[in-house]
Amino acid sequence: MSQDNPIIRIATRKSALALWQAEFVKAELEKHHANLTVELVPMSTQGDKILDTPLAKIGGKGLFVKELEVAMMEGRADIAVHSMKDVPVEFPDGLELHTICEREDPRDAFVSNNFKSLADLPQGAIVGTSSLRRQCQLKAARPDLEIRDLRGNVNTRLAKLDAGEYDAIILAAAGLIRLEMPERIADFIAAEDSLPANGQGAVGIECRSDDETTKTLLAPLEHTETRYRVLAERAMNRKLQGGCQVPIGAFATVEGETLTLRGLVGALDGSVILQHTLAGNVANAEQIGEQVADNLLSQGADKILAEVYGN
Ligand SMILES: NCc1[nH]cc(CCC(=O)O)c1CC(=O)O
Repeated sequence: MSQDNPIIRIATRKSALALWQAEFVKAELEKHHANLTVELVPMSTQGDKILDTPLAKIGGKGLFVKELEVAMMEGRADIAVHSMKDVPVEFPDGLELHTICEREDPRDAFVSNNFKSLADLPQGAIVGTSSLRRQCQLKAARPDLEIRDLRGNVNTRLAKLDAGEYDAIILAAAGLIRLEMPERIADFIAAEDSLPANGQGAVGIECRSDDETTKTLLAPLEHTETRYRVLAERAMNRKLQGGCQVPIGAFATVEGETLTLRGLVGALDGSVILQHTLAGNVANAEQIGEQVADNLLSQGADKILAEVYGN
């Protein structure tokens, strides 16, 4: 890579959301560096190919990132842009998560053509989500609801709702906002009612650990407050050994120097919801995450998670 005419190649999935995120990072990089060329290298991942099986059943962490990481290690790409929610807690040797960009709205969104909010749903209504985290919280609040699996990218999920397969579906607000469909959000679900997933709404950038040139170029995209929040949330998940398909919520906020992390582990049928909230200095973000995890484990989170993984 020549210093005068640097180029950054972005490995990206081909879904509308992944492409939006890659285009966003490309535009930010070009805004900060006048001579920089940024190219997209679109590719399919295992997670994109296996669409007919509930993700919890096929398991395997990082179904959506492996191909992107191989491309970076083989030098066919320099960075990968991820929804932090989908990024495994550990990184392969030689790669690291270098940059965390400013977070979009982290809340879950209630999406429906006929109903205004969760509270507005009639008894026994059918709600689409494949997220175990959303499922357990929905069942805890409304045991009468029937939760049905809903896979595919954002547009596929909306098409299934429009076809009448569900009374409502739950999606991340961030995805709908980024894809310029905010009018699809009938209601933003408060974090207290549906605790978001770790990293939800945040975009992260992975690169080779030894690629100092790229790291320097990425520096202006870093957002410190988002980093602290995501560090705390991911530390909690790591301690619970949670992948991305688990009934675990982790959501941090920052007020001045104080970070507050709320964690949740739930049984799939909503019969048990364990929660813990802890505040501390932002500098201790990861310790706060681990302490919340320890508390949840002491309440019995390990038993709930073992049951989920065993299924
Ligand atoms: N699991 C898929 C996924 N990964 C990231 C988002 C949304 C955007 C984000 O959280 O950054 C979504 C869709 C959804 O959960 O509705």
